[in-house]
Amino acid sequence: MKDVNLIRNICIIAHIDHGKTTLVDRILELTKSVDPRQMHEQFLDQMDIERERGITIKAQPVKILYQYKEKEYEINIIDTPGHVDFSYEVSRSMAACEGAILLVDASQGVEAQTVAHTYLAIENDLDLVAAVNKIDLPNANVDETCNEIIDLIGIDSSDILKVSAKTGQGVENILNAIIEKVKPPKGDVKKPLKALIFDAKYDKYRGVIVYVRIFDGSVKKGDEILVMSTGDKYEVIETGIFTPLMKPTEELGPGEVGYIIAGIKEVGHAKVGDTITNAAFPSDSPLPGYKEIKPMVYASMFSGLPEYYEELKKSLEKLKLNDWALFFEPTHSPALGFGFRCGFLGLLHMDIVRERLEREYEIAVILTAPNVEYKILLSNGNEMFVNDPAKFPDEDEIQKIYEPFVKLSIITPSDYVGDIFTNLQNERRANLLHTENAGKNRVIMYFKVPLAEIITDFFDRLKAISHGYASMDYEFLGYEESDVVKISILINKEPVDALSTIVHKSKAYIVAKKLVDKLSELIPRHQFEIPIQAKAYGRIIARADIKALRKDVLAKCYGGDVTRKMKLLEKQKEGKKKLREIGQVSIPQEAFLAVLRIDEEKH
Ligand SMILES: Nc1nc2c(ncn2[C@@H]2O[C@H](COP(=O)(O)OP(=O)(O)OP(=O)(O)O)[C@@H](O)[C@H]2O)c(=O)[nH]1
Repeated sequence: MKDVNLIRNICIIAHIDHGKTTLVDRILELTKSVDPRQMHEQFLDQMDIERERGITIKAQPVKILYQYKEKEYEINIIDTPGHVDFSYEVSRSMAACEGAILLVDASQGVEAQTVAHTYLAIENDLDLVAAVNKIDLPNANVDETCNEIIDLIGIDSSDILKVSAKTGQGVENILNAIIEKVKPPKGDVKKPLKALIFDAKYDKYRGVIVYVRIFDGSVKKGDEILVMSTGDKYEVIETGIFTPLMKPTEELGPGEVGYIIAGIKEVGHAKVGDTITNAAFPSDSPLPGYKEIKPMVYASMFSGLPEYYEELKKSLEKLKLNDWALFFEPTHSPALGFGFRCGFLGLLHMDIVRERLEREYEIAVILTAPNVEYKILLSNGNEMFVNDPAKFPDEDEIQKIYEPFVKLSIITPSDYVGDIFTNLQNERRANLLHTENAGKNRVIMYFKVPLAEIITDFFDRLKAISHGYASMDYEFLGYEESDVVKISILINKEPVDALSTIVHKSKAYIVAKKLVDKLSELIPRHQFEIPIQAKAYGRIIARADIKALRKDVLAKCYGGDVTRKMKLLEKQKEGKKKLREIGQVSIPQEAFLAVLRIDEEKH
């Protein structure tokens, strides 16, 4: 078994696009860890979508061997995702390490997420190796970036490495610093097995491959293991390491990072953050920090046509094997037919699921407007959680409504502070908590804001306001009482659940008016006049009428503004034309997407 003093386990803290994957590529080359013929750019980003979007979604570890002062060290690098939706995975990757490389793009500076993750690393007692990347760029602002790092972690400027992951300049210094500055892991091979699950991947042929960091004890083929949060037991079929390709080993011991295959059927049975121990000699306590992760954003997904329902269901089931955070359950909407109510970690996660469905399973879906989960105190004293506007109880049954709040942090050049403040404070019910300087001419602003206000278009707005310079991160704070109200839509006096939406009181009238107007444009004329009404507070708050049909206008009724989302449905063409009959009114599916667009236009 490897001497723990010759092991270093590290992760990389970097904002999206700051060059983490490129750095790992260079390290693999430098240490000749990958056969040059197999080496291709962004070796670690294995999923197609990751490569195309250039973002890391799944953490992929790699073990390299490095000669330093006549000793051979084993360095395990855990490549972590940088996006806010996947923060929990980042925090678990950190728990598997003793050190972290803090990598900052010299042309961008320290971003909000980097700050959040750096503090997380400090909390986890990780030793930091700070590096400024992309020093080869003409617009690299190396000194400025160094100052921002000094502000962040208070280290000496001489301790900040300057590298170019692209050209390889300075990369060796990073490896040396890892050996010198990061402490080796501790662990006792005689103690019962304690292995932290920091990721899991589903493989068609082999079932779930669990990525682990061993803290105490050891694990080998034939051992019976126990997943501590569920109590489930499995027999180990194989253990191994990442080279980065998977390579079987006899066993895994203290300090090591590797994988276990044990006939686990889906990733949900071996969740990130959980502890694996030996079934015969179990550890008495799991590793700290495990928490059940709950989705933050919900939306319904429909296939458009009933024929595609089964296919959608099967595809979601397959996706779930590999995406432990994806939640879904069957739902039915009189308007859109059978579908699924889905829960996601955030909007990016939602987008990735949609895209994977389209790309890997070739199934286009209609997604309804995303919303958060509300907590409702009923008049009878009971409490319930509701994430589907259609399932909101009647107003007279509600005593109080609570909605989730987050602490939002934004790093921005000081020029945009005013506009960001105005947008958040005036339009999104946010409260500025405080501001701090984050280097020269840059400010970090902290807000308390309802999650619902930032899940639709906020990120895009922030980018627009700041010309792409501001970055954000958020953490969940808790539920607070709130004045939100459900707007129900009645078409020809019939309520249409799929069109209902939850909004804050201050926007109820505006949104209601926009909704009825939009629907009156999208729904074709009929032989009779159709009233479209928006109802809230037990009364009608907005109304528009569709006039009865004159003979010559039918032809114009379909077309409409075909959105990007509808274009994606090209494959299911028939579905596009299909109209739903509700209270004798035929409603095109486009109309159901109107809610989504109104939501985007709220601000
Ligand atoms: N000029 C220059 N470009 C770099 C350097 N390092 C990375 N890049 C480029 O920056 C872009 C982003 O790099 P990635 O390595 O994909 O970034 P990442 O941090 O892994 O991004 P995520 O996986 O999304 O977190 C790519 O186009 C790289 O070629 C560098 O040192 N110099």
